[in-house]
Amino acid sequence: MSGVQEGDQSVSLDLLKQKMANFAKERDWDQFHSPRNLLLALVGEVGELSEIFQWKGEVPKGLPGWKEEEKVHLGEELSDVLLYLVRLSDICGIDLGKAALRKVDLNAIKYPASKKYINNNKGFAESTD
Ligand SMILES: Nc1ccn([C@H]2C[C@H](O)[C@@H](COP(=O)(O)OP(=O)(O)OP(=O)(O)O)O2)c(=O)n1
Repeated sequence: MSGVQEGDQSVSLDLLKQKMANFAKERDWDQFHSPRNLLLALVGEVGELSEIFQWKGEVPKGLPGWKEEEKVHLGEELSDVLLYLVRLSDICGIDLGKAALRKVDLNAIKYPASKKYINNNKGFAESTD
C-alpha cells in the first residue's frame, strides 16, 4: 500500500479505497466488482441499514437507550454502505472526495446561507418573510 497509512488521525477515503482494492485483489474478486454489481450490493446494504430503524418510529439523535450491540451493528451497516460507495466510485473512475467537495460547494450556491428557508414538506424553499 502506498501513501496513506493506518493510525492517521482521521480515516481518509483514499485509505478505504486502497483497502477495498486490496481486499478484492487478494480474493480474485475484481471480476465481481463491476459497477452494476457494486451498485446492487450498495443498495442491499442500504436496505440492511434501513432494517435497523424500521418500525421504531422517530429515533432521538445520539440514539439514547440503544444497547451497545445495537450501536455496533449500526456501525457495521453504515460501514458496508460507505465501503461499497467508495469501491463503486473507484471502479467508475470517480474521485469521490473531490466530487463530494464540489457538491458541497454547489449546495452552498443553490442554498445561500444569507437567505431564510422554510421546510414546506416538499423540500426547502426560500422564505418570503
Ligand atoms: N463480493 C464482496 C463481498 C463482500 N464484500 C465486503 C464489502 C462489505 O463491507 C461486506 C459485505 O459482506 P456480506 O455480503 O457478507 O454482507 P454483510 O456483512 O452485511 O453480512 P450479512 O448480509 O450476513 O449481514 O464485505 C466485498 O467487498 N465484495
